[in-house]
Amino acid sequence: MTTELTATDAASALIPGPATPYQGDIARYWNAEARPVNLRLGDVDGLYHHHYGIGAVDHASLGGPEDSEYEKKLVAELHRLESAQAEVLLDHLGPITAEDTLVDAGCGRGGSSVMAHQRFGCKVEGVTLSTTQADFGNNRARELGIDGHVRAQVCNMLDTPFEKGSVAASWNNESSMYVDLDDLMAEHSRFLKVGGRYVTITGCWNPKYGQPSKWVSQINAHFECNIHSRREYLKAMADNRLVPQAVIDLTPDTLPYWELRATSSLVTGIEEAFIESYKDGSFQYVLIAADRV
Ligand SMILES: C[S@@+](CC[C@H](N)C(=O)[O-])C[C@H]1O[C@@H](n2cnc3c(N)ncnc32)[C@H](O)[C@@H]1O
Ligand SMILES: CC(C)=CCC/C(C)=C/COP(=O)(O)OP(=O)(O)O
Ligand SMILES: [Mg+2]
Repeated sequence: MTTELTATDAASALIPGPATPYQGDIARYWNAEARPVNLRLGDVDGLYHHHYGIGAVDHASLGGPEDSEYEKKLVAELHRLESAQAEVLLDHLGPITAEDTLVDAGCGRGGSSVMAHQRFGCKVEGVTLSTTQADFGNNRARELGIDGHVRAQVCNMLDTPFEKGSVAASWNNESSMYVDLDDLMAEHSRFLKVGGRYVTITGCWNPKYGQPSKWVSQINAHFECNIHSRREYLKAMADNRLVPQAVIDLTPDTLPYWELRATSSLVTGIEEAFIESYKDGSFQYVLIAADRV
C-alpha cells in the first residue's frame, strides 16, 4: 500500500474531518442536497437560501393557476418571502459598519451572507460542514465580485478559527438544530465582542406543549436534526453571557409561506408537519436576538 497523497487527498487533508460521526452524516446530507425547492428559488435572483419564508403572500401579484406564468410567479413569491426572513434577521444585528466582521454560522449556500454584505458593506465569514455548499457560496461571491468580503469555510461552528472578541455580530439562520446549544452559545460568546449581537431564527418545540410532538419528531427525522425547545435556547444563552433583547414569535408570519408552498409543484413532503405543528402549538418559529455582555 502506498502512503503517497494524491493532489485531491492533499487538498482535503487541509480541511479537518468532521468532529463526530453525526457531523459526517450532516456533511454528506448537505453535499448531496439539490432540491428544486431551493435551487429554483435561488435562481430567481442568485441568492440561495436554505431557510423558510415570512410575511403575507401577495395574492394580487400571484394571480391564479390558470395564468400560464403562475408557477414562475409562485417560485418568485416563495423566494421573496425567504429573502424577507433574512432581512428581518439582519434588522436585528444592530449598527454594523463596513469595518466589521460578521459570522454566518451554518451558512448553507451563502444567501444570508451575501445579503449582509450588500446591506452593511462588511466582511462576512460563513461556516458550513459541506464542501459543496462552501464551494457554491465562494463561487457566487466570486461571480458577484465580493469574494474579498464574503467567504465560506468548511468548519465546525462549535470550533471556529475566529479570534476571541473579534466579531461584531453573528447568527444561526435555521442551523442551530444540528448542534448542542450550550457548546454553540459558548463559541458565539467567545468570538463575539463584548456589546456584540447574536441572532438566531429557528424552529423550536414549545415547552407549553409538554414534549416534542409527532410532527416535531417527523421534522427531525426528515432533516436528521435535533430540534431544541425554546427553554433550552434561553438557558444556553443565559449560561454564556448572551442576554436576550428580543424574542419574537414568527409562527403566524411563516404560516402563509407554508400554505402557499403546500400548493406548489415543489413540495417535498414535509409541508404537513410544519403546518400542523405550527397550528397545534407544539412547534414555534422564533427569532431571538441577544447582546454579548
Ligand atoms: C438548513 S441549512 C441553513 C443554511 C443557511 N443558514 C441559510 O439560511 O440558508 C443548515 C446549515 O447548517 C450547517 N451545519 C450544521 N451543523 C454544522 C456544524 N456543526 N458546523 C457548521 N455548519 C453546520 C449545514 O452544513 C448547513 O449549511
Ligand atoms: C425550522 C427548521 C426546523 C429547520 C430545519 C433546518 C432546515 C433543513 C431548514 C431548511 O433547509 P432547506 O431550505 O434546505 O429545506 P427545504 O428543502 O425543505 O426547503
Ligand atoms: Mg428551502
